[in-house]
Amino acid sequence: MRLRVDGLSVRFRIPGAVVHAVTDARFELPAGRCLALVGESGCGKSVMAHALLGLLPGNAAVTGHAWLDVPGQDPLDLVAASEKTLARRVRGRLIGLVPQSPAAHLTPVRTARAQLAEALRELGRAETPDALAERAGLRPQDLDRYPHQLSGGMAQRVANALALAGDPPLILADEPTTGLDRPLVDATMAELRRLCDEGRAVLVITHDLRAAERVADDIAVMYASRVVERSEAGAFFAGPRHPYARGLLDALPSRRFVPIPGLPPELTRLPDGCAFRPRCALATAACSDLPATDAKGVACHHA
Ligand SMILES: Nc1ncnc2c1ncn2[C@@H]1O[C@H](COP(=O)(O)OP(=O)(O)OP(=O)(O)O)[C@@H](O)[C@H]1O
Repeated sequence: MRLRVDGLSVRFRIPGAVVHAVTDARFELPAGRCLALVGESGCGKSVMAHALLGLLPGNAAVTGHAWLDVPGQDPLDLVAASEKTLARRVRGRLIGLVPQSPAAHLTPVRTARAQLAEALRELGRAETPDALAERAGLRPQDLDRYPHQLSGGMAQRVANALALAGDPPLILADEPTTGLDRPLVDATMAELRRLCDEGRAVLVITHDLRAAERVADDIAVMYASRVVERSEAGAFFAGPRHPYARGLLDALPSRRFVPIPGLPPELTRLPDGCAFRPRCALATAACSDLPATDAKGVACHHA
């Protein structure tokens, strides 16, 4: 299994303006690897995830390609796929979604077991809820609980179990650590790592670089709708090459704790050229031209 995102763009029409939410995204994610898509709030990470699942609202226009290569099947373009294909073949079966806040995602009036049983039934799977739960690190007795009786960690595992119900080769985790305390963040990342080590491809969307460092093999940094750096995780954390990526790392309390000056641009009014230019200490006249992505995966005139 391999995901190949090729020139993916998403625009939203809103009254009097167009939101450039994702622009010309390109990356690959093979089986057994974890890619963390990082960047500040509002840069387009979640929109990218929803575009892959065909879950964007009606005012969205998606262009480009997102190919899913599944062994023994023709490549499937998630952008061109019909709603019927996405519903029957993709969501839950080829791509499992770990949602942003698992507790809010679970139905409050039904036990965890009932919810897992329903997911398995809908996907036509013979596996029992108990066996599925075990795959997600839950004990059978945990399944008798209602969502409000689950700890944060258990709710996360139930959400993971739901994402795994159809045994999907690609897991998409959209800000899976929002609102969790540090030990739970670490536990969640360890779970995602385990899914990856089982041979699944895992795409984690997060603004938490420490969480990304725990789980990712590869990092893609988004700024103002564009992927501005793609690197292998070890090299990235040792020394990112894009000035924005360096700024993100320098802003961490565990590092220099120096915030990036200024604010990201509005996605309805993106400047020509490099969108990071107004905040970048290295900016020169060259930056009013859009930098191409170089062979090392960095889009910067001064990398
Ligand atoms: N339905 C919509 N109509 C118009 N604009 C939208 C719509 N959905 C999202 N956007 C805009 O797209 C941009 C990207 O949003 P997105 O949620 O992907 O950011 P993000 O990087 O995931 O941030 P966060 O971590 O806060 O979710 C934002 O400017 C957002 O306002």
